[in-house]
Amino acid sequence: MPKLQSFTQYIRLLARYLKPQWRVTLVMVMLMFLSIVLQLLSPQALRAFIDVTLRGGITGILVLIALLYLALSLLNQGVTVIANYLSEKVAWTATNQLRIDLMAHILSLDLSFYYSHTAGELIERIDSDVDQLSNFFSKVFVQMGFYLALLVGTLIALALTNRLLGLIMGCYALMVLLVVMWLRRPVGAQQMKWREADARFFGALSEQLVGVEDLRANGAVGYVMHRFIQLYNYWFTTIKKAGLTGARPWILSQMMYTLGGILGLVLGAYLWAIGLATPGTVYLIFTYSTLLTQPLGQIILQLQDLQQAQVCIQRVQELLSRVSTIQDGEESVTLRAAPAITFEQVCFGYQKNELVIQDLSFVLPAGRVLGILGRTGAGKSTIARLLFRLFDPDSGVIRLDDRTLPQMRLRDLRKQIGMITQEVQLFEGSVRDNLTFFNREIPDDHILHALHESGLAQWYARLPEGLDTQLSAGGAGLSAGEAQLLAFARVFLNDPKVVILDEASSRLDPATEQTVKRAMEKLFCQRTGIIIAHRLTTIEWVNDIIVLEKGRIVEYGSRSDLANDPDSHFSGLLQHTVEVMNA
Ligand SMILES: Nc1ncnc2c1ncn2[C@@H]1O[C@H](COP(=O)(O)OP(=O)(O)OP(=O)(O)O)[C@@H](O)[C@H]1O
Repeated sequence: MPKLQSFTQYIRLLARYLKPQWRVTLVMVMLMFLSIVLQLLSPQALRAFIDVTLRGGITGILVLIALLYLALSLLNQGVTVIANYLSEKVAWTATNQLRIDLMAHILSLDLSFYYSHTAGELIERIDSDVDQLSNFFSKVFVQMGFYLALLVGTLIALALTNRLLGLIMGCYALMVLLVVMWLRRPVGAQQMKWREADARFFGALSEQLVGVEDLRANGAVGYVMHRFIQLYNYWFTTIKKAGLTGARPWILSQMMYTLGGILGLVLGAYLWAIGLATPGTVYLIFTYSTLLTQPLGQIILQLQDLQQAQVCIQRVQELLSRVSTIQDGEESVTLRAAPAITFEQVCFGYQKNELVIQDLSFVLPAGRVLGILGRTGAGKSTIARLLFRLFDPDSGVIRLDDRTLPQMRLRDLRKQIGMITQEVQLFEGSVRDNLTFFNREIPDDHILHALHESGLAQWYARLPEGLDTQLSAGGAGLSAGEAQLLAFARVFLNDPKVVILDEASSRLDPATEQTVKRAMEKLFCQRTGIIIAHRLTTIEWVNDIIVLEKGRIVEYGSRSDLANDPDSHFSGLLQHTVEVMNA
């Protein structure tokens, strides 16, 4: 049985999502209980019909009873349809709100959370886990109450017919419930494994589908198929086990139904044989005995559902209880046009005791542009992530002008920093939506201006439907250069005060490279900027240079000073590039 603590969790969750629709929920509950009364009344009408017929009763009365039975049945059907409609409505509204809350919560978490969960796994948690809760929101407790009431009502109706009969059938119902509860015990653990296997399987699948281009290019399709079959086998075995364990209470309940029907028939026949029941009463006893199995079966099903819900609620609560390690700042800050950036003895590691940024200190004066160079893995992108507060440093301070980053509201901070990452995320939608992120308040002429500034005017002129032209998911159909320029256009539209460009390492043709360079110069004009460069040509015009090695600054100075110093790393790199080009 779910523990008391779980019950309070259930009630809190129910209250939170059902409160806004309490009126509909109340009507639904009332209709469900009305349907119990109707279900208990219908057999009484049939009993009267049989007994009046056997006594050679008057046709008029028989017709009246038949009409009454028909009316009760029709009314019951109508009430059931409306109650089911309302329960679906309640379930959808509650689960959709929960999905929205989960999505918003996940989006508020920091990057380390995303690094430890695949996209498929998160989809499973937002959608499938919540899906399993639909019955919980709309029915579990109401139906449990409803069927318990039907069970008690049927037992009372049987006891009113004959006390001994009521007692025997009561013992039978209690026995069924106890056995089913006992059988349900191992189901929870299996359900949890099922949900986890689901998340793992779909997580891996989504990862493999997203990386299809790389997988093909590297001839890894065979490996992927092997891994797919391995995961599939695990997934299938887990759900088979959970399914079989979960089916046990159901199999037992089927056996119990038959037993209940037989018991009712035998007892009815016995009461008739000793003259304590009319044929109509025998029919009534049989009908109530089978009617008894309906609430029993439904209670078993609802208990099973509650168990499934319990697993999903645990997973949902676990997700909701995660908090971002990045705490929002309290100051609403508007920075001056191009603020200075200061890193003061900053240390950071993604894992404990593995620093990727070590004692990093530099001051980038207002309006200057800094180029960061270094081997792959030197920690260049990590600097950008720290400045954008995707992570907080383990020690040290980062400032924009005189404000430390944690002082500032995250919203304000990120609004004032434009960040272009190596992989530009484009989604299925119009060019307009890809640039404005669905902000309808941005006028088209601003968007066109941003495209023009980014050097995409000619590209735009070729679009068949202008800003309404649809882009494919992931930017399929766009070149790497075009995708990067679209990212520039996004930044132009936001007009931030600081720009961070983590340059894509893919090669661009000379013409596109020139366009990118021109757009870049405009982008960094009158803004403080950081360019994480993979090509020396990208930083031909920057003011300052940092050369990074294993997270430490090995060289820092103005570009011209470093270029003119024959002993500097930077002039060595320039020399090397010239030699490569001449070779
Ligand atoms: N999410 C992460 N979890 C753990 N380690 C990470 C993570 N991201 C990066 N690293 C490690 O941190 C170090 C610095 O990574 P970073 O991405 O900053 O390097 P980089 O200089 O930008 O490299 P590149 O030029 O290839 O983009 C690398 O050793 C990398 O493996």
